[in-house]
Amino acid sequence: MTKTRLSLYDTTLRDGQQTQGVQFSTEEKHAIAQTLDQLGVDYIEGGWPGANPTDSAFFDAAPKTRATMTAFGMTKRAGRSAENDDVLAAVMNANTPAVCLVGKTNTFHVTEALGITPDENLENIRASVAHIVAKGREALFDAEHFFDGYAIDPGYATACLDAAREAGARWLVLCDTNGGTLPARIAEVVDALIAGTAGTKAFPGTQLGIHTHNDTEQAVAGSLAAVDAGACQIQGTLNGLGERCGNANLIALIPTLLLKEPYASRFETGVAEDALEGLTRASRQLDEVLNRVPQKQAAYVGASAFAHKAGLHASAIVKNPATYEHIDPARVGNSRIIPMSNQAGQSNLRRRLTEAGVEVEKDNPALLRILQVVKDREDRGYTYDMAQASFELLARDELGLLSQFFEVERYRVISERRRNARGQVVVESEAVVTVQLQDGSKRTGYYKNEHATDLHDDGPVNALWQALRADLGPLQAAIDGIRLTDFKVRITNGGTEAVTRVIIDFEDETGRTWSTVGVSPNIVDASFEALLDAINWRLQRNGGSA
Ligand SMILES: CC(=O)SCCNC(=O)CCNC(=O)[C@H](O)C(C)(C)COP(=O)(O)OP(=O)(O)OC[C@H]1O[C@@H](n2cnc3c(N)ncnc32)[C@H](O)[C@@H]1OP(=O)(O)O
Ligand SMILES: CC(=O)C(=O)O
Repeated sequence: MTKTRLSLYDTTLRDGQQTQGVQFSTEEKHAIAQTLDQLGVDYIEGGWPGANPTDSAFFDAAPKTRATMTAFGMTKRAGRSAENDDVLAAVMNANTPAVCLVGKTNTFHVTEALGITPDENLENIRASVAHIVAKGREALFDAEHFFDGYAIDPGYATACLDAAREAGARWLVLCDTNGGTLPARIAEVVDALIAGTAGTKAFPGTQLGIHTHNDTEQAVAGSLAAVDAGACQIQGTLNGLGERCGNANLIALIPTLLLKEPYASRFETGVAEDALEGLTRASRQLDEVLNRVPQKQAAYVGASAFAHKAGLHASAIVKNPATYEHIDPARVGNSRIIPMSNQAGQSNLRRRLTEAGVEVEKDNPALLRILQVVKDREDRGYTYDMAQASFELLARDELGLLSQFFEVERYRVISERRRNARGQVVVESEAVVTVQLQDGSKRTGYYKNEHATDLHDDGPVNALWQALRADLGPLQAAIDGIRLTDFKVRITNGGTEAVTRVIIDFEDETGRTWSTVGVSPNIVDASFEALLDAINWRLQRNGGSA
């Protein structure tokens, strides 16, 4: 059977940025675009050029992608030509090969929101799309509020689609803008459009796209319903980011289309099998950018998506993973977790330790202890998914393989905000750390950014880091090249109390990277724990020498 090609259109950088609390920097947009390109989507909607400086800067140096880079905008306003509409001009000036314009298709919105006549709106759609096509670009038309408009006046909603089609739009994208249309209704409307029973001419499925919102938690189901009925483009976002409750989640849709029937047999997409293995990484990368905790129960890519906790599940999984898994987690770059206190949990743990260069024989009682410590600590707010170095230290400790290179006797950190003699606000931090080395000698490291030309220093955590690494005597050479590359803070639950969790990423002069975690009600102390783990991990790995 010949497969139908489905087009995947990503709008993470535009509709995703309409999520409350999300504001990508230009650099972040570039990184996300690269990830999307590697994944194999067909279109990347980079934003709305001219609407804000970040989006404009993104298009000023748009990344070279295999996917078609697309600028988003709206149809021209009434009373001016497409050539003279400044908002449309900014969109066109981004010089992207494709342009997607949102336009009204619901008479209620035409009269209420735009305050123009339905005919004027039809002309705005027609002229705007024709303008894009005349400039040699591919035109997409996002039919805003299409399903609601269709319910009120199907003739007018389809006339809007027709105006865009007549003007040369490649894709007519049916938007469930308010997210209230259920999948069965979406299928019914798409069916009618393709069959030509909707009041006007028939629209081929190869020209129809679907853009759903998740206001009833059915954006993915709505997209699949449209595809079932014949639509050939799906618009969505990574992790379902988007206005209000979000958009259709491509991270759930892509593996469904590739791995599940009837989609796998009927359709093909631009996502290759090996790119699918990058899906979990792509999802986590976005969470990293947003400083969000990855949603554990996210379909396919969540840390719990293939976690088998119940005893019956875990024991069967060891015999054959297919017993409790709908797909092999490796296909989407995820992995199986069998948590805690059973034989399978130990196998899992031994694998993690081997990766860290620590070989432990089967049935070593320390394995159970490590599992218990991990469980207790995670209950107190720690997380070891992202802090492999701290996990390794914990495991080494339980196994009696942890070398004690030094002990911290005390630290002290002061941050001060004051006015200097010129009346300017100055913020300064200083820290002192005293350690005892193995030979009993004491060392004290001190740091204050005395030579700062700026009026604000890098804060108490940086001062502590500099003081901790300022004087470790003979151990100094082993830690000199360590650099702190990222610092993430989160308030989380430790038992019944809110605590601060800090995760810090490090890199050394060889490019090796590692991450550590610290937890405390006190943010400075949580940070100190993570800093200390970083130095200890490096010393364990290097045996205390450079
Ligand atoms: C369904 C969606 O998600 S569509 C995407 C929505 N995204 C955004 O709005 C984010 C980016 N938007 C912006 O930065 C701004 O709204 C801009 C720069 C585009 C426009 O800003 P402003 O000129 O200040 O207009 P403002 O945002 O107040 O209002 C939008 C105007 O566009 C008009 N408009 C809205 N949709 C359309 C359309 N499809 N075609 C033509 N005009 C439209 C409105 O009637 C309103 O005009 P009015 O000011 O004469 O009443
Ligand atoms: C265009 C768009 O984002 C919507 O109608 O939801």
